[in-house]
Amino acid sequence: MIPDALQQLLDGVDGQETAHWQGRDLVMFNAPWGELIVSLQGAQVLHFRPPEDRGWLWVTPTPQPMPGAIRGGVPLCWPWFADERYADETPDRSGTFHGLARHAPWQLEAADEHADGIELHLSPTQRLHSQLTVRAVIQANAQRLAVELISENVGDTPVKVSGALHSYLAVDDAHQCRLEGLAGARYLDKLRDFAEGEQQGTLAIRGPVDRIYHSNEAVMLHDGPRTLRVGKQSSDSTVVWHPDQQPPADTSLEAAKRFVCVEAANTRLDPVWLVPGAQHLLGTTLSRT
Ligand SMILES: O=P(O)(O)OC[C@H]1O[C@@H](O)[C@H](O)[C@@H](O)[C@@H]1O
Repeated sequence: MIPDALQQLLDGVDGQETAHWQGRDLVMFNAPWGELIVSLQGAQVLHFRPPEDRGWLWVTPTPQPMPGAIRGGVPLCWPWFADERYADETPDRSGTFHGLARHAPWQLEAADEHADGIELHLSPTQRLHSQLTVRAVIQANAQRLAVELISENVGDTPVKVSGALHSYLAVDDAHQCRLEGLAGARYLDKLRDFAEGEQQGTLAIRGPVDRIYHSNEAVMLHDGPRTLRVGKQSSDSTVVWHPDQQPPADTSLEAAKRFVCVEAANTRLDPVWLVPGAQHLLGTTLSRT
């Protein structure tokens, strides 16, 4: 579910086009395999809709201005998740929440479109870290959307990294949703000062949720008759976030009912130590069941 103005821009696209929206440069695709919008601020997928379905991702109708990040789609949180500033190079570790990548300008390096879908390769226009490089690969076809974030240590000392693919999944009503796949997983509850808990059965969204689950399993998001599978790669943390009655300033109460975040992540539970020359691929794959 995306803002009307964004949908109108997309409706005028046949094939691939660039556009400008809310101060951001976008790459848009309207093709037989589906609709896809990527913002070059943060290499952020804002929209994906396969044929004969509705959009899988949600974007706030009232985004904050640049250089703030757009709330919605799949923001790339890198090289740290939340306030886990392991790779923060500022002297007082005052770097921005969720890292540098989602605010930064990125460039499209390659777009390989074929009859069944597309593969996009993006990188930041400038290095974001003295020792780390990062690139993103986005694949979309009529069955799935995959986002990969690939970090490499090009320096000469080990660097500790965390991050997240912070997917905002569009739903009819968050309070009607059930998340399956987390039963038995231990979690840290950020709303209770990181108190530990263990998930019993499915997770229903009945109020605010902000949890880091120690799990590498896929999550099935049941939203009425629809189910979206959130698969992941090289991620032992799954973050589930829904703000309920206290949405952030860039989102109305009404709009906040329409998303649930299920994030493939590396967090304090499973930070990644990258030794010189090593690479790490954090991935998520969304698909219908
Ligand atoms: O408002 P932001 O910076 O995009 O973060 C949104 C949420 O992102 C989640 O990943 C965090 O667990 C939450 O604590 C946070 O509130």
